[in-house]
Amino acid sequence: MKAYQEIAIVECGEAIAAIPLEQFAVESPHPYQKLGASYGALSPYYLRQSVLDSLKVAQALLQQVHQGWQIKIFDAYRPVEVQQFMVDYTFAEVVQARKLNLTELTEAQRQEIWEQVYQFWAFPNLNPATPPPHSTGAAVDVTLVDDTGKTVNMGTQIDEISPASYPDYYADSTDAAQQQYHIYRQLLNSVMCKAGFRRHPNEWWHFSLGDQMWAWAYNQENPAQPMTARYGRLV
Ligand SMILES: C[C@@H](N)C(=O)N[C@H](C)C(=O)O
Ligand SMILES: [Zn+2]
Repeated sequence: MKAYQEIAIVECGEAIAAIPLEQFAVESPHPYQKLGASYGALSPYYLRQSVLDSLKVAQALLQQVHQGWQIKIFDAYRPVEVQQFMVDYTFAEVVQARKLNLTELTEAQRQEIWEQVYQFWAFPNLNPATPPPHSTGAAVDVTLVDDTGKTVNMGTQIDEISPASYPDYYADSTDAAQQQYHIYRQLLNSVMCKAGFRRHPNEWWHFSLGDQMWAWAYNQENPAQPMTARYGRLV
């Protein structure tokens, strides 16, 4: 169990809303649908109404400092079944990257690889007290697009399982390109935080507002007035 999962959830009942895709840049085709993940009647492009409103605010803030830039949505709503699909996919991907055979892993290798996967992915938990963040409709994975429509290089791909995905990985680099990755990560974090979001400690691209991870991050900053989460699992 992760620390943020101990935060109580007092569901506020706010509806989810379809993201107006024409107002943002969007990763297309959707990265998990492309792999065969099934969303049933919904799609990944839903968020709680206030979370969507705040994402629009973040993009407006971005455009105040960089005219013509956009927030690019990589992923938003994710049913627990898709969370399961993606952790299994990622596990197999790490096994393959290490040139190991899935059926011949030792228990120690299996455990070590799961630990790596769960550094970046939430457990596909059906317990309503500990929902995966994206299953609440309050989490979003995003990056930046510049005024020419080009996706900004942030130093890793979204979902890359490596220390380079940690938000401050390039903070102390003396390499000019890597310093620029850090500046762009800070820019993304700054506009998202000003709009009310908080970032995942291990992922430069994952932000949430109103879920357990958000309340946990908020409480780290404001321990005197602890918050509960207002969004639980959607279905
Ligand atoms: C790995 C990334 N796509 C992600 O969303 N991670 C968070 C922690 C999650 O699985 O909810
Ligand atoms: Zn995420």
